Parts: sequence; structure tokens; C-alpha cells
Amino acid sequence: TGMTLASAYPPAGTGLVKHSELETLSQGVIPQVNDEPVVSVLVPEALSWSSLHGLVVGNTSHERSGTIPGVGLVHAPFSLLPSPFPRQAFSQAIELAPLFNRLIDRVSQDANFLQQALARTRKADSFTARLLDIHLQILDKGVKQEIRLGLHRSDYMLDMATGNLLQVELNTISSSFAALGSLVTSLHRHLINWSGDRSGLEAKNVPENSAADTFAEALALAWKEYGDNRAVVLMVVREEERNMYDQYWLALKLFKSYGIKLIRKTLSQVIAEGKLGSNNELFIGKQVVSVVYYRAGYSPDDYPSESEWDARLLLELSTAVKCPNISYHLAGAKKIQQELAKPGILERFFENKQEIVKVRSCFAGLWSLEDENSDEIIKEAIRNPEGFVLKPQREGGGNNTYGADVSEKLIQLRKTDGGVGLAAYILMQRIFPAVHPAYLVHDGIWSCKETISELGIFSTYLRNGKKEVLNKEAGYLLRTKVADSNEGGVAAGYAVLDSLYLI
Ligand SMILES: N[C@H](CCC(=O)N[C@@H](CS)C(=O)NCCC(=O)O)C(=O)O
Ligand SMILES: [Mg+2]
Repeated sequence: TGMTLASAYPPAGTGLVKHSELETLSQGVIPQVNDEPVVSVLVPEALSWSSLHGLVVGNTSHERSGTIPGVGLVHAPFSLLPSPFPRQAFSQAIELAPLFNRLIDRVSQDANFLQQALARTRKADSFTARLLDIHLQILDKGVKQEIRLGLHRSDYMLDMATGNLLQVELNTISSSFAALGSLVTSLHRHLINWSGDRSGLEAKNVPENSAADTFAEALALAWKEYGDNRAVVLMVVREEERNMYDQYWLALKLFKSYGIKLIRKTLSQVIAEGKLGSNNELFIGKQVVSVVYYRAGYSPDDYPSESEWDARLLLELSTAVKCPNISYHLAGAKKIQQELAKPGILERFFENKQEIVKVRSCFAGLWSLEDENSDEIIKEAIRNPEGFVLKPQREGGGNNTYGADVSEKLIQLRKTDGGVGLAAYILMQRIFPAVHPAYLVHDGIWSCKETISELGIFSTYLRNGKKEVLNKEAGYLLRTKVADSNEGGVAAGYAVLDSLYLI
């Protein structure tokens, strides 16, 4: 028989993956197991497993696939085998989770910091301005709810040049794929077991992934903290949602494990059916809502008219626990990420020096464009655009500018209206992770490509006044995409869902 899969992965503990050791996979030389190309037996097994276990998404080529569950499903795009990742970097990312939870919580309580850091962005970005207005209105009316709930995902890339784990961004709203991500971990463990000892891989090197259960637990504990057994959880969703199964998994786990009902409403349904009770409790129809979990509302596309903004304000004014509330939402802005990287700022939010060192060590280069001393970095980015990413305050993928477009965009922004538009963006060091071969499976078809991976660590945070109920890491997501593609994003169709093979 030919080489087994195991010899395609370097022995555990060898540090960064040496590309040469995976050379065979990248050249499409398929390790032979029992004379059958290993892929041709693994792929059908993976496809059937995915379909039987709800590792699925809506199939855009089927017109009703985003509106009706059970219609037009296709397996979620996945990597056939887990991708090698250094054990040390993974544990560092896990260790950072509770620190970032606390950082977001403390930043969210510093209204002046949020408003000032975003003051110039407000002038250049009307969407962010609307969020800031809601923030001011809530402060003005007095915060009605002391319970805070965060379901975050902090995304990292392993910088090949330095071996450093660098944060790409921290998502505080609609962090996707807790469910589908944990299912891929189960898929990979299944495939390793199913292919027997001939695969030579060991399932124990694919770390446990409790993301879906831990997200459901946090929603349930927030529901409990609110203290009304008749209450339901409201998930704010889009009309059309390809990723609805990742969302339904959480609803099913909430009911099966905690007996809690979750209802799905769009922002326009919220304004049509929602109202505040005499103590500002949130009613949708006759049902009182204890937790509002946003899986929409993070993009201007979600606010096609004033009524969606009215809905957002209604939710924020209510005593329901928001995930995220407006200040958590703002704390997750890329502009805030960039402000927190400025010297001396973390010291405002952390006492413990070691924690500051740990958090700062994962910051990539981050620059504002509207400061007096921004000219130098703008010139550098125009000269060497490949080394930077230009990012607006937008979520949902597909919004960032890469490569030569960076210099074009900067030149254009600088000369328009005296450069006021620059404040809507941040500049970030482009991170180049190690390239590794992977088998990508889309729509039942596999290909072996040179890819790069982005590790997301989920985390859950729940605080009721002074009582910190939850603050922990909550599993992971690995997204793997073709190395030469700029944008990432599974929903955006560039990346596949993957899991880790610790080495
Ligand atoms: N369809 C919405 C998608 C919500 C969404 O885009 N979330 C952002 C963080 S804000 C995100 O996690 N992006 C990474 C997932 C990817 O790679 O596509 C949902 O699932 O509720
Ligand atoms: Mg994001």
C-alpha cells in the first residue's frame, strides 16, 4: 500500500507545519489506502455524514432555500480532513478568550471612550452614526437592564514570518458557525475513526469542540437570570438566511437541554408585533421576551427603512437582555479594535500587567487614517499596498479592500472632501499565514488546493450587575480558504468549514 495519511502530517510537537512535509498532498498525490484513492472513499462518507447530522446550508441555486427550512439544503462546504495547527498557538488563543470577554465588557461600560473613539467615524459613516445615536438615547433614558450577555468569536491567523498568533478581528454580534463549526469537528473525528488505523491519524489530535452547547448554555443562563419562566428568547433574523441551520441548531439545543422556546423575527416583524409593557418589558404579540439574540442588524442592509431603526431602538429600550446590547455592538467595531491597540489604552481597562502583555502580543499592526500623524502610514500603504488591508466599520464579510486597490482607495479618499472619508476606515497589517494543502468539498465536488486558515475562538460572557456568571472560551471554528483569495467568509462563498489537527 502507499503512504498513509499520517505520514502526510508531521509528528506532533514539531512546531510550525513544514510545508515540505505536506508536499505530497499539495501535488494532488493521493495517499493510497487499500488500492483505493483515499479521497474517493472518504468524500461520499463525509457527504452522507454531513447530510445526516445537519451540517447543512441553504443552496442558493434553489429559490426558496433561504426562507423555508428543509427546502433546498446542501451540505455546508467543508475541508475533508482537519488542518494541521500548532498546539501551542491553539492554547494561546484559548487563554485569550476570557481576557477579551472582560475587555469588551469594560470598554462597553466606558461610554465616553466609545463615543470619542468613534466621533470622527460618525461624520464619515452614517451607519455607525445611527448606532452611536441609539447608544446616546439609551444612556439618556437610563439603562434598564444590568444583565449583559456576550456570544463572541475572536478570529486569528498564524503569521508565517514571525510564528505569532495575530488577531484578525473580534466579533461581538452575530458570531456565526458555533453549531456548524462544532459539527465539522465531529465529522473529522468520525472520518478518522471510520477510515480505521490505515489513516494513521488519531482522533485525539482533533480537539473537542463544544461551541454549540456552550452558546446554548449562555442563552439559557441569561434567560434564567432575567427570571420570568414564561419568557421566550427572540432571535432577530434576516428574511432570507442561507445559514439558518446554524441558527436552528441553537434553538433546538435551547429547547432540548433547557425547555426554552426561541422565536425568530425580522426587524420589520419586531416593529409590527412588538411593544413595551408598563415596566419596559418586551412583548412580541402576547409573548414576553427575556433575551434578544441578534443574527441580523449588523449591516446597513438590515435597515432598509426607518422602521427597522425603530425596531432596533424598541429592543434596546426594553428590559430584555440583548446579545449584544448597543454598547457591546459598538465595542466590537474595527475602529475600537484599532484604538485599543494604541499605546496606553489597554492600561485603562486592565489592572493586571501580565494580562495586558498577553492581549497586546496578539495585536497586528493597526492604524487610524484621520490622525495628524496618519500621513506616514498612508504613504507607506500607497507604496506597498500588499502589506495592508483597508477596513470599513462593516460586518458580514466582503467589505475589506486588499492589494493594489488599497492604494487606489486611499488616494481617492485622501483627495475627496479633504480626506474626511478616511475616518470611516482603519488600516491593518495584512497577515500571511502558512500555506497548507487541503481537500475542499463544495456541492459534492472535491479539489486539493493550497490554502490558508483562520482560527475563530468562541467565548461566552454573562454578567448581572456585579455578579460575573459566565466568562469562558466556548469552542472554535476553523475557516480554510484558497491561499490566493483575498476575502474570507464561508457565507460569502470563499472559505470552507474546517477543524484542527494539533501538531
Ligand atoms: N448569516 C448570518 C451571518 C452573520 C455574519 O456575517 N457574522 C459574521 C460576524 S458579524 C461572521 O461570523 N462571519 C464569519 C462567517 C463566514 O465566514 O461567513 C448568520 O449566520 O447569522
Ligand atoms: Mg466580523
